[in-house]
Amino acid sequence: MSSVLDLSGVTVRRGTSTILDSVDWQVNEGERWIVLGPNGAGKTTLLSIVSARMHPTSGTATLLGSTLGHVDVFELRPRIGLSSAALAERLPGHETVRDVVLTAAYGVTGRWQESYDELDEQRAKDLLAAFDVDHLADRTYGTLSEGERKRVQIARALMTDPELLLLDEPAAGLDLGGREELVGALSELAADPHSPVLVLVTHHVEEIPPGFTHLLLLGKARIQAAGPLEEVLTADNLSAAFGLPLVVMHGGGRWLARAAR
Ligand SMILES: Nc1ncnc2c1ncn2[C@@H]1O[C@H](COP(=O)(O)OP(=O)(O)OP(=O)(O)O)[C@@H](O)[C@H]1O
Repeated sequence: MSSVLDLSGVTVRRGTSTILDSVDWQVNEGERWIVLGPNGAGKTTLLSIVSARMHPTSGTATLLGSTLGHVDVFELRPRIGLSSAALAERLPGHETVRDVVLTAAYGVTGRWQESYDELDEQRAKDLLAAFDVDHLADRTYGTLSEGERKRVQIARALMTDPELLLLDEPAAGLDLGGREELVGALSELAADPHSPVLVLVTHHVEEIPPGFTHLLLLGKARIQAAGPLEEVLTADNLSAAFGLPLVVMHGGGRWLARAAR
């Protein structure tokens, strides 16, 4: 099994703060990972490293076989799909939903003079259908609900047929119905053997879609535990990462956590 991500001793420092401290993490083909941790643990920073948008201060990060610092990141980035709130803010509200997905083929936001072939058009259509937003293809992106936007963002992140898909808090800001629809769509994505390797960042165990296989639990800047989901997602590990006594429940493929009393 080949390694998709291989982080060794990855440390990120800013001024006197250590934001990531000696992170060792290996992700292999076929795996679906959750990265879970409290606010400020370093999850977004970790995603910046594994999306080739930040270099570690020390340690080595090898992404899809290429080590940061020894590779042209502009060649690496199209192989890694990323969906995050920061990227979503750059999507023009007046663009049609179809073009929001299509323009990812050129790594741009906003259609201009690029020409797209029929295969691109078909792929954008198929991705919108896979996330149940194909009926919105002619609408402008700015008119969509938050839940619809999230699904369009993930379709866009898949447009380049990436080998690795990174999702930073995809359910943030969704109501219960929107969250459940998204969890269902991500569960289907996880079950599809043609899907890329998936890494989903969240604060909430309730947002873990069925079918995800592994968990990296991040405490303050450090890995609390990492490995197969059912082994790692224990009350002890979660309590240590979040700094309060918690109980964890599991049923029907879903997870629930609450304060221990
Ligand atoms: N450029 C920077 N300079 C100093 N501190 C930073 C910088 N960037 C991030 N931090 C700090 O690093 C810590 C980790 O930030 P990061 O955004 O990675 O955490 P996170 O786990 O994604 O948090 P959240 O769940 O709240 O989004 C935070 O305390 C943040 O304030």
